[in-house]
Amino acid sequence: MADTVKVFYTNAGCTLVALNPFQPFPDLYSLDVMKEYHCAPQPQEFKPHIFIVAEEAYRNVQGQLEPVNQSLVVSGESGAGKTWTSRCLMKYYATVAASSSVLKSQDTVERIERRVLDSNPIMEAFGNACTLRNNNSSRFGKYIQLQLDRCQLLVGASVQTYLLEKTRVACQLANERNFHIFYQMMKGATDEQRKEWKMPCGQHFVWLPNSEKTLEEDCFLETVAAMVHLGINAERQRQIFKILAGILQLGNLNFSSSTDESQPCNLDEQAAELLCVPAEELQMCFRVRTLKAGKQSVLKPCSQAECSMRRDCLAKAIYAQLFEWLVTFINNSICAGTSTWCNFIGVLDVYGFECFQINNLEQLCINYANEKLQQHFVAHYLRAQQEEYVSEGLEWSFVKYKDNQSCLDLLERSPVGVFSLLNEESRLNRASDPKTFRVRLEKELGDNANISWDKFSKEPHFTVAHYAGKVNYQMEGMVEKNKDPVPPELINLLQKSDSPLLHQIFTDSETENPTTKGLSKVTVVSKFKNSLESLMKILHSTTPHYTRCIKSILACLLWTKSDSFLSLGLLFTFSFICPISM
Ligand SMILES: Nc1ncnc2c1ncn2[C@@H]1O[C@H](COP(=O)(O)OP(=O)(O)OP(=O)(O)O)[C@@H](O)[C@H]1O
Repeated sequence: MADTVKVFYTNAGCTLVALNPFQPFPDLYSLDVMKEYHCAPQPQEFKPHIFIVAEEAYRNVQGQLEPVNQSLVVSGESGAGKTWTSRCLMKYYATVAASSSVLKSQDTVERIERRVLDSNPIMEAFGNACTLRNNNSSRFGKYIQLQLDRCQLLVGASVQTYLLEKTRVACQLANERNFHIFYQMMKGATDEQRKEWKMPCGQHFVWLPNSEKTLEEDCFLETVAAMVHLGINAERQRQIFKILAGILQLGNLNFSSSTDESQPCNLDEQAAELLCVPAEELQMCFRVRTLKAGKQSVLKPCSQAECSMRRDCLAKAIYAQLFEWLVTFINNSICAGTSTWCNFIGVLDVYGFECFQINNLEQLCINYANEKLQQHFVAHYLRAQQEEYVSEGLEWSFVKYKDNQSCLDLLERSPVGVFSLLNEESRLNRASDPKTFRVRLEKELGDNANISWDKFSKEPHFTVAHYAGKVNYQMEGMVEKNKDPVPPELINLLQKSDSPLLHQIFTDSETENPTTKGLSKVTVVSKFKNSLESLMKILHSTTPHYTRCIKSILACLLWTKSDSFLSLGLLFTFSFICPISM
């Protein structure tokens, strides 16, 4: 095995630690290397490598030892290399478990294997964006099940996604960007497409900041080629891109005060045309609110701020539904029939702990997911330790570890936990007030050691003592985010759209889930908690393998100074104890 292997990987207990080298090392992941690991009688004897984890999971399936299904949990902070590692694992299985032809050349990865891999550029184009921490940051979590048949050949896959950061469509932080797909379109469109999408060269879009920056990820042709491979035909592609262009036009809309009649409506028309809805109705939806009073409807003009909020809401709703439609399409294209596959290897790529200057509902959900995964990891780690002691005939004594059950209770307990109280507040038929919510939380949870309040802070907030450290959550806007309301007028309008895709995605979501009629009754935390519970059920039923990605500059320095496993091991232990600071 190449000597460089040890530089980037080491083992720490039952976890593989992967250090992001921030530069390509093709020799480390070539087809020959894959073959070498796959064909080795004892791959564990090689130096640590992600392919050893991949191969071990694969052999577990071949061995049919319970639990036969496997999960590869890839964790780490933003930019640490989770997506890269997940892609690498998928490539490994698409190669060594190829059903089409076996390990002949790079071109052997075709048909279903090719399609499974092609889901990556599409999901990344629509779900990734350039952030301050990573040029290609996944703004959603994903669990990919690679489906294997009786002979352990890859016959399909399915993807489950979690919590897309849809706010990014209408609001990007300074020096960050919108989702890649918008830039890809703007940079890669042909003259004809530009005309159709009303996107002339040099046009400024408010929702496309930092478009002068050129990234490797701006490759439109690659996304289109992947769409073609997955069976998204030219007409569907046209519909998708027109909707996206319509979203960009929405971002350029400005609203003056409702008393001012001289509003520019040219832009409304462009957006309306691209979204295939009548321009006057689109305008009405932004500018007038329908209030129900018994059986009567009262029309109320919206303030300037309300108009902008409704515009943003429309853009976010469209993008989120489009993303969901894409994921369903991808699943239909790559999922094997239930009678075809019997086992799976799942790859979980989720966001790591987040602690920013300002944290809100998104960070609360993400950190809750990490608490759940931590609990799963600790349980697995202790079980593995216990088995090792027993197999060596040693007496098992309880090892002290940081129990995070009390923090989980604080968040998820019903009826008195943070999520339940947040949901209660969200269901009240009145505008949310962060101060009232804060008082309620303190009254109900004041004696819980895992939650606290900074008495000197003027902003309504609460602090949760997570296993990885304390995080301050701002309460301003939290209830509203949890409600995630989409005005019913907007949904009605989209259902009437002449765009077959827009019509379909909004009509389907209504029929599949009647509770979303107009206002979403299922709150964000309830939805997230449910999807996380399903994920945990799957994880509990599989044999887990943990990979922890790290990107610490400190680690790189240590490596260049002392080529020892110990330093990386120590570093991992440190990053495990305080993952936020790494
Ligand atoms: N093993 C590797 N070899 C070469 N480059 C790598 C490797 N791992 C990561 N990188 C580089 O680091 C960048 C960031 O990695 P990646 O996007 O996988 O991070 P992430 O943990 O998924 O971040 P996020 O949570 O923001 O999505 C990649 O775009 C790639 O350039």
